[in-house]
Amino acid sequence: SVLNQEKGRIPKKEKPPFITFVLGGPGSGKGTQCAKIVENFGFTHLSAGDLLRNEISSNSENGAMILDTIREGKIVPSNVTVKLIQRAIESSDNDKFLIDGFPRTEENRRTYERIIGAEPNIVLFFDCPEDEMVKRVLSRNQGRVDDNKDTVRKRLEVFTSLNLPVINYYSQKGKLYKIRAVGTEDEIFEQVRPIFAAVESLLKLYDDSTRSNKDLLIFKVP
Ligand SMILES: Nc1ncnc2c1ncn2[C@@H]1O[C@H](COP(=O)(O)OP(=O)(O)OP(=O)(O)O)[C@@H](O)[C@H]1O
Ligand SMILES: Nc1ccn([C@H]2C[C@H](O)[C@@H](COP(=O)(O)O)O2)c(=O)n1
Ligand SMILES: [Mg+2]
Repeated sequence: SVLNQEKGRIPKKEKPPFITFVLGGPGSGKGTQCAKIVENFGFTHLSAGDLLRNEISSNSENGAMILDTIREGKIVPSNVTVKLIQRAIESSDNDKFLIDGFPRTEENRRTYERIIGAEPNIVLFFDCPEDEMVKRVLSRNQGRVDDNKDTVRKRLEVFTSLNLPVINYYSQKGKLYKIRAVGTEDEIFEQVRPIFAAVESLLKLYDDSTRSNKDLLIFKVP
């Protein structure tokens, strides 16, 4: 805005958004913890799975293909998912996002980098034992077509073979925050809270800055 320019600050839309990827196996608690981050830290939550399910319920041209893919526990073509994420980011007034359940594969990750032209600032990984994830998914009761024994088994295989390499990639880049996702929802959030408290301080510093220096947003473990 003019006011910001007068103070020598950067207008909001010219700043790159702060992007957090939220990863973890099926039922590890990504959506549950994202809701708490939204409530406590004002992020916008974009669940890749929810964006895809919206395409099914709005009868979009890709709806039938997405439904078949989700039923089989497989991964929807990356360009479809990335475009949904891009549209959601661009239509939001917020500048800090949780992208939940993405990237699921190395191909997802590369397609995001190619289309969006950026990497995430940080990546959360909810690390949960398989038997606990299965128990949570099978008692979720939200009418999801993929919350059944057969599809959960396939989703777990896809997680191990395709998502773990992505998690390792971000670990090697020093961007990964691993959360031990066992215990109550509140106990788990107490591991998440300090990460976002530190992010909040960093973003405040950046907001107050007159520089458009992206390096300020290279977040390091406090
Ligand atoms: N710490 C917890 N202890 C017990 N149950 C939990 C915990 N966290 C979440 N749940 C429950 O487990 C189920 C799965 O949680 P959630 O939907 O947040 O997982 P998710 O990682 O988003 O799964 P998906 O990848 O399948 O979307 C939900 O019914 C949720 O209420
Ligand atoms: N990047 C993504 C995210 C999700 N999907 C599909 C396949 C998943 O099994 C399903 C449900 O996702 P969830 O709500 O569990 O995060 O959606 C995908 O293809 N690509
Ligand atoms: Mg979820």
